[in-house]
Amino acid sequence: MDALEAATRAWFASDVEGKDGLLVGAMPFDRAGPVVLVQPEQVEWGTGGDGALPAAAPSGIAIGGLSECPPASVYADRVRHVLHDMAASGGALRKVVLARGLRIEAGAPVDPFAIVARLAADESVTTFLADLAAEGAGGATLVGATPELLLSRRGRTVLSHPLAGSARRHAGEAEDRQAADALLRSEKDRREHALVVEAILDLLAPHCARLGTPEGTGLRSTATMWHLGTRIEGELKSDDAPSAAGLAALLHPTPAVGGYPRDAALEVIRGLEPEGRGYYAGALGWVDARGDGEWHVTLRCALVEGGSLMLHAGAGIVPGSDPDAEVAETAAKFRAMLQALGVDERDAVLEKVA
Ligand SMILES: C=C(O[C@H]1C=CC=C(C(=O)O)[C@@H]1O)C(=O)O
Repeated sequence: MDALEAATRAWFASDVEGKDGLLVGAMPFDRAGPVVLVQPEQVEWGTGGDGALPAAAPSGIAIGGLSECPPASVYADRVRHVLHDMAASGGALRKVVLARGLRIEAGAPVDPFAIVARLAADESVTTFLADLAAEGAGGATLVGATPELLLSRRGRTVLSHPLAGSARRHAGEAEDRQAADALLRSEKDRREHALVVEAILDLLAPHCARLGTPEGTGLRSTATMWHLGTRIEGELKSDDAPSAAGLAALLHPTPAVGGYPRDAALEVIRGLEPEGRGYYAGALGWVDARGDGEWHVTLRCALVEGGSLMLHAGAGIVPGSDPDAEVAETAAKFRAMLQALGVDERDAVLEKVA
């Protein structure tokens, strides 16, 4: 049994007061890293539009410094390195997701609640804010808005909605539509996407009486990006199947953030990203005593520590990927957070990276 599943089951089996409620948690990208699990004092169900978040957010932060970690040219070199590894593997290594960071120093402490309020303006994404200090995982807050559902379980029904394959959105309608159509037709992006769907189907299949992708692969949009997405629906064989947390831990990291085959890709990532990912490209969600729950992939997020913010974005590399296009794709994925920070798109700071 996975450690997250074991920890949550032990907690619900214990004598703790309020154990009939739910646990919320965050898994880092690295499975060996510390999982944060918290019993919330209060749970309110609703959507961002229900007024749960402050309606008014500040107009933007002053940026004192901005550094790419690593610089775009180094990231492009890493992409070339991966393409070389793939060729040398004779086709065995099929996908590696490479990420890069963007460090922003604001002149003053930044309020994560204000960021999440701005992110919530995009109703196509799930916003989150996690206090990582809770279990001694550092005095920082992870805040973001993810478009990707890793796993939800309600009773015996399971859902996953993996995304992979991306294009930047455009202000002009015709150009935006063109970008979406090109993504839908792109053989490289479909290949990159199919590996994620196959991996999730393979891992869920032993637990499911029924499993499929009834709608096939289609387009999924956020305010700033187009993605290829596939809704996966399944019916668990029994009530004793792993909980939502256990199934999320089983799937994580999918090839949407790791690669394929998983272990080989993770080894390449460890070698090429010595700076680590922390809770970016991990998973965040909740689970209750029945095993129901919902876990999302922690994308389009920033780690906020006082006035210092660390953003991450990644892109799937497959044979045929173009290093400069992957740099541009990761830059485009920073836009959601940069806009939430109030950095105007015409701002020179944003132009430099996105
Ligand atoms: C790894 C990220 O995105 C994933 C989700 C959607 C599309 C992706 C892609 O096209 O590479 C990534 O798999 C990220 O946003 O940092």
